[in-house]
Amino acid sequence: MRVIISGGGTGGHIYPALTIARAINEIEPSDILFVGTKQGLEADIVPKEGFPFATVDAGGIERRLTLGNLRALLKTFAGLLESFAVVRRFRPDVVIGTGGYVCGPVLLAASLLGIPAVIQEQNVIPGVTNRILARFVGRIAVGYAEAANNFGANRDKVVVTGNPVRPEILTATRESGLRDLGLSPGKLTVLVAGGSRGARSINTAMADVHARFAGREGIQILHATGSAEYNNIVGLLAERGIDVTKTGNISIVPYLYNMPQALAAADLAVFRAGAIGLAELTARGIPAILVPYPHAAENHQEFNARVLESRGAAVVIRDAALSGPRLADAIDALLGDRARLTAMAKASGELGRPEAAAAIARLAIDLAGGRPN
Ligand SMILES: CC(=O)N[C@H]1[C@@H](OP(=O)(O)OP(=O)(O)OC[C@H]2O[C@@H](n3ccc(=O)[nH]c3=O)[C@H](O)[C@@H]2O)O[C@H](CO)[C@@H](O)[C@@H]1O
Repeated sequence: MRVIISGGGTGGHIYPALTIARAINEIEPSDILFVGTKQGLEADIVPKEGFPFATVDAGGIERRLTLGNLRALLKTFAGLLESFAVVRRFRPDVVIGTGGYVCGPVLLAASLLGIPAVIQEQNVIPGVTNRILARFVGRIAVGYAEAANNFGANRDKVVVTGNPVRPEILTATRESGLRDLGLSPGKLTVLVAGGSRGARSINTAMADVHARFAGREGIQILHATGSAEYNNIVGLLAERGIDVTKTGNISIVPYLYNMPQALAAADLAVFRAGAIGLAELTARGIPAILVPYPHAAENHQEFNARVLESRGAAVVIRDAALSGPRLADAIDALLGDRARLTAMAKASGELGRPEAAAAIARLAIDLAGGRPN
């Protein structure tokens, strides 16, 4: 089978694309071409992952008429012409889009050429590109059942698959996680991480949390700050007289390259509410305190987080209401209530869709099979 996959901008669109590509190859070894932009993070990540990579132009279009918007429109039109050329040359059996501006021209060109297309929407509130593409594509694979109604007249195309998570997230064991991260087996582990770039408000609040839990028996904290934030937070702690290396139960790192191991070791997570992070938490059944990023488009992280909260899998603290003492109290309360933690873990696991990547891959393969010659 020949497949074009397109997705770009943030990791939250690129990683699902890579996971779906691998799931397709597992079911049916295929020729897969990834299409992104030159400027996006995908230009760095995708070739490293070993997939052939082509680029087209794309820009973010707003509804207002501004000079910047006019430029973006022209770029996207140029991208559409480039996409026609890429699609004609590669002759895919199916095209898959995982969000980000670049999907616009690529999936539109494919659809206009009569090639079956699938979009994958990770969030409860769909992104602008996916909302526009919805009317052109054959299927819409959503991470949350709650997203279906947000596709209006195209909701009959929606299939609830869940969001794709990397296979390592599912296979890592608690023992290997604790060992790899140098953590103790006899303690409850709290994993703290923002999205792929960290979260300043969580980091700032964590200074109080570290101060409260430093040296506390039976508890250990693993905190990923985001690369740009690491020095700030270590400085903040030093000002308060906390030397993390001496606490014996706190580990602070700029970024977790071994997130699958960290999740496997975690008994409680403090996270933002990016859709892939949440899919990973629920795939492993990890109770969470979620602080949605308030500036995400249309506040979509809060909608993602409220789904977990409404099922009893997470506690939500709005960013505006976050403070050090509030976060420390929330962590203290949950760690002190094993029954609640167990119930939350169960609720989280029930929301998990470990088979999502395979389900999306099968959806795309089926759609390709149904293509008229
Ligand atoms: C600010 C913003 O708009 N963010 C969006 C972006 O999130 P973003 O790109 O941050 O992606 P997610 O939160 O969904 O996923 C983060 C990914 O980074 C990994 N990770 C993170 C920290 C770390 O130290 N190590 C590590 O490996 C996580 O395991 C996860 O796989 O795309 C998501 C999917 O469309 C959206 O739901 C988010 O709202």
